[in-house]
Amino acid sequence: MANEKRRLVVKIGTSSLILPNGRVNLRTVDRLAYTLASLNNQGFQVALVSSGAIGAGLASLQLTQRPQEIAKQQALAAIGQMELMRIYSQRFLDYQTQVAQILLTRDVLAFPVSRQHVLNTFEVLFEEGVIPIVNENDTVAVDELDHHTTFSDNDELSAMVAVRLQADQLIVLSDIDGFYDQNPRENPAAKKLARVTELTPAMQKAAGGSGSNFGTGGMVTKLRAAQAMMTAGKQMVLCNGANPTVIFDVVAGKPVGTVFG
Ligand SMILES: Nc1ncnc2c1ncn2[C@@H]1O[C@H](COP(=O)(O)OP(=O)(O)O)[C@@H](O)[C@H]1O
Ligand SMILES: N[C@@H](CCC(=O)OP(=O)(O)O)C(=O)O
Repeated sequence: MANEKRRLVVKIGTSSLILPNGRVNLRTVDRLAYTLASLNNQGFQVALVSSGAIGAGLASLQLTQRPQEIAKQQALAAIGQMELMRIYSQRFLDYQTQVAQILLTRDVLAFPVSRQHVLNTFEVLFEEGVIPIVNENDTVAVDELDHHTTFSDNDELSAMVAVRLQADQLIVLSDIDGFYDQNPRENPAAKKLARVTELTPAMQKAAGGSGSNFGTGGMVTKLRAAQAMMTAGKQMVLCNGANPTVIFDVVAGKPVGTVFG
């Protein structure tokens, strides 16, 4: 454990935050705020990695299709990130909890000096009982030429943050209740795996892409995140974010979702 308090990183994907009609899922956001604020009150140190900036940007402009052009997606993220933080900030304050925004790129965590500044900031926020809400800094994160600033996805970002913070657990909330032995969108007979201690080639093969309009990495990036946590000797739990109070069960060690590690 990083210190005497239990440290958690929770990641929530766009598919859980944005309704199929393109609007923000306020019920999920509210339950997430309630759950994380409650855990914070109980003495857990919690960081939230939240996707949804582009989705919230689309909702703000009442668009239904994600544009192809990178600059347009970045502009939507710039709009949506503010909207997302405004909603989080309001909801968390309903539960007497302050939040803070941390936007990251891969290079910031790769370079030791900037990484240390980031980690120092997290530590002060935890000491003050504030919940950091992390997203990729989408405006500058473009994977082109020699600028390797981008994460492939927030799943990978959340694992990197969790490893660096020496978090005890990474909880990934998605629109599905766990990892299946086949892509359930393609194979209705697919079976959920309750526990994975080692990623096999068959599992890698079973990991398909995103099933929704708004999600990005699908299961491929979630397995990468799981591998990063297991390599660090830590656990990742993948479960359904439709009702984020499921996190109470995860921290209580009840069998939910898929446990990696
Ligand atoms: N083997 C698998 N087990 C579970 N889900 C899978 C699998 N392969 C592909 N998927 C898809 O991955 C989706 C979750 O990833 P994604 O859409 O990126 O969500 P998020 O926005 O939560 O990151 C699921 O809804 C499902 O369609
Ligand atoms: N940074 C982007 C999210 C990218 C991403 O990884 O999305 P998801 O697959 O829903 O976790 C955004 O906030 O829209």
